[in-house]
Amino acid sequence: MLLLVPATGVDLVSDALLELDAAAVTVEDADADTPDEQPIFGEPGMPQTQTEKVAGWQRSVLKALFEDEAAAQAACVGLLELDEAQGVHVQGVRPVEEQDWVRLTQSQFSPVPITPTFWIVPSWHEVPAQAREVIRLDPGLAFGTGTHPTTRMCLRWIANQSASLSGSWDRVLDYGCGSGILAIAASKFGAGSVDAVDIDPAAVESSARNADANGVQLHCGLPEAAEGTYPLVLANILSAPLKLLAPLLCGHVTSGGHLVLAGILERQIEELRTAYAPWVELQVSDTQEGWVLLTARRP
Ligand SMILES: C[S@@+](CC[C@H](N)C(=O)[O-])C[C@H]1O[C@@H](n2cnc3c(N)ncnc32)[C@H](O)[C@@H]1O
Repeated sequence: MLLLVPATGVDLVSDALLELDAAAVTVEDADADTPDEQPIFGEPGMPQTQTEKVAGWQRSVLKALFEDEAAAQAACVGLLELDEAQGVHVQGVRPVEEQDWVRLTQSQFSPVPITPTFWIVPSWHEVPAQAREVIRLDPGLAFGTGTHPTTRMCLRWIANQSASLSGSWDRVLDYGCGSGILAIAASKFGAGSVDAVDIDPAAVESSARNADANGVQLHCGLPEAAEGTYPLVLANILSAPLKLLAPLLCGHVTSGGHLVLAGILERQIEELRTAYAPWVELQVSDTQEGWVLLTARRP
């Protein structure tokens, strides 16, 4: 069912549709791709005039999905009897083509090359012939499928440094492990014992599951599980938490050890350098799509 709804009614009408047995409701800008398109979510470059959270666009299109056409028609009648339906214009009820949703979702995730021979490969994909080192990972609840530039830069750093350094990686800490992808990579590239920690229990679980699926052993836990010092500390979080975590993360790096930080935009380099200056001198090791990889050795 397609409905045109004023911004003030988006939340109420969406809730009413779900009450009327809609399986899903999506909201789109009725004026998308026209000169009247309205940015409302603080996209980059947009002046921050709109600080209040808004539920929809001035003219929002709601698409509500129902089991079948009869259910959609009944919901339509039910909706129009409600006070919430004031200002709502029903544009029509149309059948949705049957799709193989699993296949469609899977087709959106392809193997990701990190180096010519190191690949992140979803479990339903064949391993590319040129891949010598592979991490098997499916998109799930936790962040870190290898598709984000910050993750890719960390992975590339691990792969490139492993030839000369992995002998010294007897302990590695992945702080903010998400799916565990960096910890798994460190382990595959020769690290001894790897601690993978995260504030999100779902990430801890996901890391443990992904480690099993990749035949590596990780010690997964909440942040307090990180203990002592490590010759390699990896943290792909975001600039603000990374600044707060500076004393803690630097305290975990062995003297002469490496610190690798990601989740930082180019314009945030200087603030990060300043925050870490009491312990280490951060250098830009890599850049990708506006993101930077900052690394340092602890004196
Ligand atoms: C951007 S994801 C990175 C995941 C993965 N390491 C990667 O490189 O793809 C950041 C992760 O850090 C975790 N995180 C955020 N703040 C944290 C904190 N203060 N301490 C520990 N983990 C944190 C989040 O829960 C999230 O799983």
